[in-house]
Amino acid sequence: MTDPERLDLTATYTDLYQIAMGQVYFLNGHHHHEAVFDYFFRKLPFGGGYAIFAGLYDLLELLERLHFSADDLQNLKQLGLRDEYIAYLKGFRFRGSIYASAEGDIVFPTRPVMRIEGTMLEAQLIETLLLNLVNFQTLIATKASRMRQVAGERTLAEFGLRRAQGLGGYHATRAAIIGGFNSTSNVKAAFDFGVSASGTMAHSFIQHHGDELSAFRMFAEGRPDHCVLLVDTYDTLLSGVPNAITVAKEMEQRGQRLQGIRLDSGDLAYLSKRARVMLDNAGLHHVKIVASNQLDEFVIKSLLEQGAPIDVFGVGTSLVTGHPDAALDGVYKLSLTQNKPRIKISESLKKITLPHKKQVFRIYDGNGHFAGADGITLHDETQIDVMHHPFEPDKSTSFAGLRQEPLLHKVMEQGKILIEKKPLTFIAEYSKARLGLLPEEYKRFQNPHTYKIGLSPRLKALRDQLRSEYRKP
Ligand SMILES: Nc1ncnc2c1ncn2[C@@H]1O[C@H](COP(=O)(O)OP(=O)(O)OP(=O)(O)O)[C@@H](O)[C@H]1O
Ligand SMILES: O=P(O)(O)OC[C@H]1O[C@H](OP(=O)(O)OP(=O)(O)O)[C@H](O)[C@@H]1O
Ligand SMILES: O=C(O)c1cccnc1
Repeated sequence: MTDPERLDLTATYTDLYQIAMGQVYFLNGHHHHEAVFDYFFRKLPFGGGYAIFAGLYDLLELLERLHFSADDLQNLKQLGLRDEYIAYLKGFRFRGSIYASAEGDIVFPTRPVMRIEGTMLEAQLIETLLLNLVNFQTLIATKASRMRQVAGERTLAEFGLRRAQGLGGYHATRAAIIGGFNSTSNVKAAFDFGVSASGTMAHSFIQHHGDELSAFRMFAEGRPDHCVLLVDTYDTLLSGVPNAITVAKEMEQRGQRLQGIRLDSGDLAYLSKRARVMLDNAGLHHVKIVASNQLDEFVIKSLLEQGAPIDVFGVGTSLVTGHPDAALDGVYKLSLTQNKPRIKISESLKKITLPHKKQVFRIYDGNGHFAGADGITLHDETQIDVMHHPFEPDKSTSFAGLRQEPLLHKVMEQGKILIEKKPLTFIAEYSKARLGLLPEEYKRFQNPHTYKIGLSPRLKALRDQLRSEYRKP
């Protein structure tokens, strides 16, 4: 939600355990303790080679005005919370700082995508909201970007609201645009996000008339400037396309143009080729072919490889549900408090967290492209010359002389947004440009190259030292 007025979330949009821990911090005077958390994920979705970071500005806008409403405070009493804590929460505001990667940038597992600094209480109370917004939008923007990879310059229209996980459909639209979709059927999202609304017609419109030709005529008369006729209700090639051609010719007589036809079933490669020939033979070269019906990146790729002359792909279910990945596994982990770097130990080295305030540097190759490595450092390091593998102690890589770019920038300070609100189309363009710098081998669907993530020697030494301190003898 880019404008928080439109989604009046308050600070109870969280898990109870955050509020419960908050009470205990408060009662012990620990709520003011300094806290630093990292947001990162461990596994790339869809078996892909990258993810697209999305949801940041929505988060910042909600954080800027986050508070407990009078109703919230009343309801909290029912949870058996202490009166003095509830009284304290009345004045709760997030006054922390956030350092983040740019929204739309490509991001990778293990490395912090955001660093949150605040008091223990405020940083804890925002965890669930942050994860809820950013995990979902990052998942969907990544899925959308995969479809953009295969669709080339063809139009991608998001049709998913009816299949989305409830109101998540609204944020799915936002993420889809960041990932490279051109338009949405979701009218509210289109208005709110300043993107194109697009749409055709449903089978019910043709069924309502019984006779397909009459239905097409009526639609063409009622909405001549945006007329896309759905041609598969009865028989695509024997009825739908011929009727659409008849109506297109009638429109021409009136000085109007049929915009397109939509195929929504059957063999979309075969039908689009046949329909294109029929339209072209009638001189209707300008009439576009829209295709829909359970599309995803693999079907779109296959259709284009088969030479299907489809101009617009309408995608719903697989996009807005992030099929087949139900969620991005992004987590929020404490890395410093009370002036001490913190670590979470695990049996698996992969699950040990990285302590202290950190920065991330992206390495460029000699041609100005991404070299395929992000190095994690302590926050006061200004570059990374040697990077250690995070989990394999003997592996390291040297970057001497290569250009490096710090990725985490301060986007919020004392609870106030520091960055300008950019149009979604701008974020989408930025995302496209960043993906353009990523070599192709990281973008392929099958066994993509693994982008390297590593630790600076100082960070590795600190992690290993803390790990040995906490390890059982
Ligand atoms: N030429 C093609 N190559 C690859 N996949 C295709 C092709 N044509 C259609 N598809 C995809 O195959 C699936 C076809 O599903 P299905 O057979 O259930 O659709 P259908 O023929 O429209 O049936 P229904 O009328 O029940 O919707 C869809 O995901 C569709 O996008
Ligand atoms: O397949 P998806 O990727 O989810 O794309 C959206 C689908 O939703 C519509 O079907 P629906 O049967 O709901 O309505 P309709 O009568 O307009 O076809 C549309 O025709 C697509 O087939
Ligand atoms: O406009 C369309 O054709 C459309 C919109 C939503 C879902 N399916 C199709």
